[in-house]
Amino acid sequence: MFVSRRIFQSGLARAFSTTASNNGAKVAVLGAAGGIGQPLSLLLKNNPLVSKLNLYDVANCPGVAADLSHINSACEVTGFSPENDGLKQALEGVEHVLIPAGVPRKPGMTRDDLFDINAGIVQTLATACAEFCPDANIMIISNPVNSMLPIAAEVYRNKGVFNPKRLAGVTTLDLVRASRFAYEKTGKLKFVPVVGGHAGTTIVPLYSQIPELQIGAEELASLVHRTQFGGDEVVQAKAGKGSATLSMAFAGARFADSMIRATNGEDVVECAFINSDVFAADGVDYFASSVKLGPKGVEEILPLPSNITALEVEAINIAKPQLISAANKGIEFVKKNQK
Ligand SMILES: NC(=O)C1=CN([C@@H]2O[C@H](COP(=O)(O)OP(=O)(O)OC[C@H]3O[C@@H](n4cnc5c(N)ncnc54)[C@H](O)[C@@H]3O)[C@@H](O)[C@H]2O)C=CC1
Ligand SMILES: O=C([O-])CC(=O)C(=O)O
Repeated sequence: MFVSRRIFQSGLARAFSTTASNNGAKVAVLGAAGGIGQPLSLLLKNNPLVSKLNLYDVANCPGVAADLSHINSACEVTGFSPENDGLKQALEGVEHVLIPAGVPRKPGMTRDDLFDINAGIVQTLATACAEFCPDANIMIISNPVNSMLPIAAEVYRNKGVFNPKRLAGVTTLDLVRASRFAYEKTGKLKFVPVVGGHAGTTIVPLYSQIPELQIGAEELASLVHRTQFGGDEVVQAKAGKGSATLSMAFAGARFADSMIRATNGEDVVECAFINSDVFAADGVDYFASSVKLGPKGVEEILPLPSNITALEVEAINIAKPQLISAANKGIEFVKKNQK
């Protein structure tokens, strides 16, 4: 009895103790009623730095919003549907937008197999963001991320509001996996940078940055493979019922929290898939690497660590042509489907 009251009181204290909750971050989630959208929205509702949470989905959003709105944290939750200009209303005045809208994989599919459906969804949502919250930080979760971020960038360019600091493809799940898989070997939870992109062999975990990880070449190769194909592991285990949702919600909530803390003036480093000049000389315009986040979004692209291994360099070289072709596919799509 005493214990449960204490827990209840500490929950309330956490929810109402922060003044930041009154003038905290205004966040929208597009695709909020989906497998990722629901737990992601739950985690955001429980983040004391978020004061307003606008949830938008083409289906079932009022129910999700009503459910979350009963949680006793200070954050105000509102649900929006396509009717009555719901997308516009969800976006006006927000500073951060997370986009997990779109179909997930089934066993036997690649992320690129989702392109035909998700490209149109992301184009529509990016168009609305460019119109109604052009200065917000946009975090794209929908797959294939390697093409979806270039689609959003192209939409913003066409609208004349492109700012590469404000658009990011969310690759945090790759970092979360790499960190967890390394922990299984070392017993230490570390930040493992993951560069390249977010599909198969475009995912390049830099395990060289974890000195505690003392393993042989074969074990390292299998660790890298597991990180690159972690998504497939979940898709197969779910056997037709979708892809990673809970770990993705965790990762998306972490990336959003990092972005919000950076907006509030903290120095935060994450990895993200962005419009980047790191390998522009090789024709790669979109590349994930470590970035410093700040009040203006992705404020600085950090150089690759100087001590990465020859195997990691080779893996990056394998990723490059795939990244070019995924980005071109997105850009071509927008050219053909101008709105
Ligand atoms: N970046 C990453 O690391 C990861 C990305 N994903 C991707 O995230 C996406 C979503 O996955 P799940 O949540 O599992 O799928 P889901 O099917 O459970 O949910 C998707 C939601 O999007 C909504 N939606 C569809 N069209 C929409 C539109 N035009 N506007 C607003 N909402 C719309 C649907 O109604 C649904 O509620 C997939 O493309 C998946 O591949 C999944 C895991 C990791
Ligand atoms: O594998 C998928 O389709 C979903 C995803 O991006 C991931 O889990 O990394």
